[in-house]
Amino acid sequence: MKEHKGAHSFYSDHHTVVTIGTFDGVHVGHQKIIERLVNTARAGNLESAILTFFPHPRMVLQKDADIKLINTIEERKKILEKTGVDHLIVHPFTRQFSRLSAREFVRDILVHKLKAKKVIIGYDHRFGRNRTADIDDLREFGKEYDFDVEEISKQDIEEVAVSSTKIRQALLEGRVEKANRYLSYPFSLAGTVVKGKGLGKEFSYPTANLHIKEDYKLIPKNGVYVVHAEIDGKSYFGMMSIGTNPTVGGTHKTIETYFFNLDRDLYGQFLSIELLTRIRDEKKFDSIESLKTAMRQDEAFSKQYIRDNYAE
Ligand SMILES: Cc1cc2nc3c(=O)[nH]c(=O)nc-3n(C[C@H](O)[C@H](O)[C@H](O)COP(=O)(O)O)c2cc1C
Ligand SMILES: Nc1ncnc2c1ncn2[C@@H]1O[C@H](COP(=O)(O)OP(=O)(O)O)[C@@H](O)[C@H]1O
Repeated sequence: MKEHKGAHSFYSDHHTVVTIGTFDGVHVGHQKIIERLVNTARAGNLESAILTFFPHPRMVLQKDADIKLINTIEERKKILEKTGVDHLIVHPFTRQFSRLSAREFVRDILVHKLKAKKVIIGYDHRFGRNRTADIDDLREFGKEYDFDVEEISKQDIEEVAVSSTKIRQALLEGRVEKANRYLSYPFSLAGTVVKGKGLGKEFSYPTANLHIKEDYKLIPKNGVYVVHAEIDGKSYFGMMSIGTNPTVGGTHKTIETYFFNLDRDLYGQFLSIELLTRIRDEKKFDSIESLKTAMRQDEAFSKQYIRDNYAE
């Protein structure tokens, strides 16, 4: 997969088949579209291209919308990389770009820059300034500029019954297993390990505190989760606490993980941690002792869950 920083830096000798979208999550519905894109390209001797936008249009046009995303842009790229698509164009979505008319977008970007011979698009896709153009307009442009439009029907989309919105909602409710089914891969949180309050070791549960640099990344509901990560090429399970640590008088949200069978300094390491299931809500305990007891129960629950689901 070749990555292009915007339509203007795209160049290929070949004609392309293009699909357009933000693809947050790259969930099973997105994957179906991309599969169709890749197969169409092979059958028609075209190159496949995904035109995606960053920042998310809603981050630019409704600054107050404060939208949180399932994937950071880096995560989105990594997942798309595995789909076998030839080109990924991450076009900067700016106010200026949003003011392009439908015709300018089609003519200057799809036709002249991307050399599209085919565009695969959802039945309800709208584009151009104020989202005024729809798929019928795109078909008309296709006649004029010599490209085909392939529609992904309402039925095709509803059959999958998955949407980025539903996945975001599930994560905000802590239902990671549901989200993971829709995604077809485990939702993850990635960042660098930073210093915490230094209490974990006293608890006999040292926890790696994750700092996520992307403020637009969606953080699931506060609580305790069974997790998994690859650390230096080895697989580790653990338990993660997302919350404000009310028992020890915490004030801000932290994301902390205790890994089983690991005893190593992780400060400064970049970790991508997969969330597998939710154990419980975060609680304010009346003593450190009761918190410790709860954490021992979390550990027992996690280990049972791992045995049941990941035994070799
Ligand atoms: C599995 C697990 C569950 C936790 N559950 C809670 C909880 O329910 N309530 C709470 O106040 N803190 C909870 N904590 C957070 C501890 O208070 C925290 O690990 C401790 O304050 C150490 O903080 P430090 O890493 O900043 O030193 C949990 C931590 C872990 C690893
Ligand atoms: N099994 C483990 N799981 C998580 N972190 C561990 C583990 N073993 C050692 N560590 C190290 O201990 C650190 C956490 O210790 P802790 O006492 O909780 O301090 P702090 O909260 O100040 O970071 C982690 O950042 C990591 O470097």
